[in-house]
Amino acid sequence: MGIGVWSVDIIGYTIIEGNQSPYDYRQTHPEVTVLDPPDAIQHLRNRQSMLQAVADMDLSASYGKVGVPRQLVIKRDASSIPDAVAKSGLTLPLVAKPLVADGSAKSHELSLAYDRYSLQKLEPPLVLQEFVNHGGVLFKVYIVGETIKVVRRFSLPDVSKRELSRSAGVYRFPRVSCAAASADDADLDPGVAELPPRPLLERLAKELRRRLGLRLFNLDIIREHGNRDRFYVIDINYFPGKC
Ligand SMILES: Nc1ncnc2c1ncn2[C@@H]1O[C@H](COP(=O)(O)OP(=O)(O)OP(=O)(O)O)[C@@H](O)[C@H]1O
Ligand SMILES: [Mg+2]
Repeated sequence: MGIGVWSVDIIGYTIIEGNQSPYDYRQTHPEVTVLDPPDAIQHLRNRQSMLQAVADMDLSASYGKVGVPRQLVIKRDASSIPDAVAKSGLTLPLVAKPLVADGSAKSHELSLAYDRYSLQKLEPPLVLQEFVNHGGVLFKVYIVGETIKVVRRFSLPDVSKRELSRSAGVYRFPRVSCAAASADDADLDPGVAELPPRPLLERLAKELRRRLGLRLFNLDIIREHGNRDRFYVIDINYFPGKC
């Protein structure tokens, strides 16, 4: 990978993080080569639209199946959340994520809710996502054009049925991925540590490049604990992430 790719990527990242209009930036810096269209990058700032491409794809092959956790968007009115959750049939616990993910610390403050009433304490707009047990390890997949690199990171631990039945409330957690250590050299259960099959990642990356119209991005993918072939994409970021 040439240095050029990285420098252009960092410029793209600055556009997104800096609250500056990408269009203004293009006008004032005609010398800059824009590798990925600003509109497509913007698409990843909204946690609902960022996962839509994966949901539409419904990727299922002999080596595995990739989806997104079931989720519900709450635009306003926190008091409506308990009913909305009951109607949707989402299963607790739920991860609550600010709808907009713009790189600010606040937009990456997530909460884990053990009961639906406590969710009223949170501030919409939010995405409520089913928590998928995944053995406490996630895979970060970096996509640079045709190249794919995968690393393991420690993640949130599983929530047992017993723990769920005994717990209530919402627990806020800071930007997990920033604090998460690499799990690449850890002594892990092989069923948890096994990387997603290469052909699956290649197909996913190829389809996402086409559907998102992007060449530089990374995604967080988890394997449902105890289900070797079942994967969920939980997050897609424009590349590179801060963490
Ligand atoms: N649906 C889910 N099921 C299980 N764990 C989840 C789920 N969603 C998020 N997590 C956990 O929370 C962490 C942060 O979630 P996510 O990546 O969506 O948030 P983020 O603020 O965009 O993070 P990042 O710092 O990667 O940009 C994940 O790394 C994972 O540990
Ligand atoms: Mg993430």
